[in-house]
Amino acid sequence: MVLCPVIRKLLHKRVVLASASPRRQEILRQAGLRFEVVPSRFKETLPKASFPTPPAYAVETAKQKALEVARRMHQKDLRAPDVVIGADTIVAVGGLILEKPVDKQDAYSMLSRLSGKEHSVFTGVAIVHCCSRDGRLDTDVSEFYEETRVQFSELSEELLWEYIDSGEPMDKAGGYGIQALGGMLVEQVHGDFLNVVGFPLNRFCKKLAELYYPSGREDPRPAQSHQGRGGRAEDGGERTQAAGPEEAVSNRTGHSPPPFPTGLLELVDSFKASKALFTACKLKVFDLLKDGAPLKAVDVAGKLGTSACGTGRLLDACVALGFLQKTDRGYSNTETANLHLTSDGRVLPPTGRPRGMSVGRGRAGHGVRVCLSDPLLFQASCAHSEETRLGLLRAMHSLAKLTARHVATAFDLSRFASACDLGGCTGALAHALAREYPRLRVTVFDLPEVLQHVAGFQPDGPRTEQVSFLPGDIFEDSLPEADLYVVSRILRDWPDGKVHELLSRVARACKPGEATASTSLLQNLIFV
Ligand SMILES: Cc1cn([C@@H]2O[C@H](COP(=O)(O)OP(=O)(O)OP(=O)(O)O)[C@@H](O)[C@H]2O)c(=O)[nH]c1=O
Repeated sequence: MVLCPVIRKLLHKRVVLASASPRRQEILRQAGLRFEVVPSRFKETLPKASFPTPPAYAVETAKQKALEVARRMHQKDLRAPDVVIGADTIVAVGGLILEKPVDKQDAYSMLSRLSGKEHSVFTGVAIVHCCSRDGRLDTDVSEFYEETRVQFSELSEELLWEYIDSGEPMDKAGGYGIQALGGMLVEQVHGDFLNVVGFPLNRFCKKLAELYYPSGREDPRPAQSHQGRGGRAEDGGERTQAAGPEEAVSNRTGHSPPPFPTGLLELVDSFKASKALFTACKLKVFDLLKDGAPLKAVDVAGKLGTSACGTGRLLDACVALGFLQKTDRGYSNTETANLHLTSDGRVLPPTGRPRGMSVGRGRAGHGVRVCLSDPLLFQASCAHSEETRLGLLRAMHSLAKLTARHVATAFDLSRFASACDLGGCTGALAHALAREYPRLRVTVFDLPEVLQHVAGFQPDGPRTEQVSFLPGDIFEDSLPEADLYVVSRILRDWPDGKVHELLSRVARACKPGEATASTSLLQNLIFV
């Protein structure tokens, strides 16, 4: 989901994040940005004394990081990305700039300098729009910085060394990570927390809005004129544009371009994205990269028996989707992939073979159906193989596990003593309810052919006697007695008459004062 419309402006551009910082990658990914990661090789050795202020140093370093990547990519394939983002985070205290400590002693002197005091964290950001013309690279640099003030507690020697020995300080400016153990050292934060972590997302979105909607319009179409965006001339044969790439488009045509088909392109893109994901799952890419050292595309291809070129493209697609990360050492899983896309935790059923994306050595992959996870397919799938049915159950189980806790805590259900989860499948939501409400007894009511597989599905946390399973058909059999009926994911897509019939059955089973909890299609709404 893209919360900030301006992020959407970048969805159809080739965006590169010139940073190896996992925190920056995570922040931007969470914001819905799609990008490749190409860590910058720019050495962070600009002479600090030559800058009037610490943030001026951070901004220049961010800019040089981004430009190095833009130039390298342009030289490599004569096609620069559309946008390169660079960032640099520093800690400033008493006029001194602290970057990442070089060793434990350095971390010690940084942290003891910060102890009991307030310091500033500056992140400089450069957004470089690139354009290759006649073999030359044009760049247009927009830059800004954000300041956050952080107050540290007095730190004892013992705490300092314990923290340093945790290893956390070593890859972090100022020698601490506010988002992890380092949070314990912090008394107060004034300003944007994410700026301390490594990327000022809020200012970044505002900057994008300034660039893409210069007169404050919310119209997502290209602007007619960008004022005040002039970049500086770059050396080495580059020219900076006074206008962004979109402006060039509208200048060429001479009149307003037709509305940009954002929705259509998003649909097309999401289709491609699903194909890439299914293909990677089917090939067990995420299993291969789980918990191991990073692998190069050619090594992944060697292990999977696929072509190196196609595999490279597939892996890059997975990087852009946020399921893999790429560094000089190769590809590795992101946390999301480790949690949800390996065979043991997969939210996608393993059935079917993806069409449309082939990385095989021979002919393109053949068109076997890909089953999307949908509980309603279970009954239809009874006509299919046991493997198909189990695949669907697995998908339903994993999806339910993902959302169960959120559903269980969306409302205070503590007044209920018993609940019945109609069509509760493997009991993932039932167990989450039982965990949240220790006095609640939950009956999972579902088809016998579903319940016979329950033992093979582990809920999050231990099984509990609070949860029991009762085989039955919600349309045929009488519903078990309960104070609360949960109708989760089973109302979708049915004809009105069927939905009405089911809800009437539930209403008849309810005693006065009881309730029905219905989770929406996305399992994040619950009505009590
Ligand atoms: C204060 C603080 C910093 N950081 C990290 O410190 C690195 C700064 O170094 P950088 O030079 O800006 O970035 P890098 O990690 O070297 O990556 P790159 O962009 O490739 O230079 C970045 O990682 C930040 O997240 C945290 O994770 N938490 C914090 O509380």
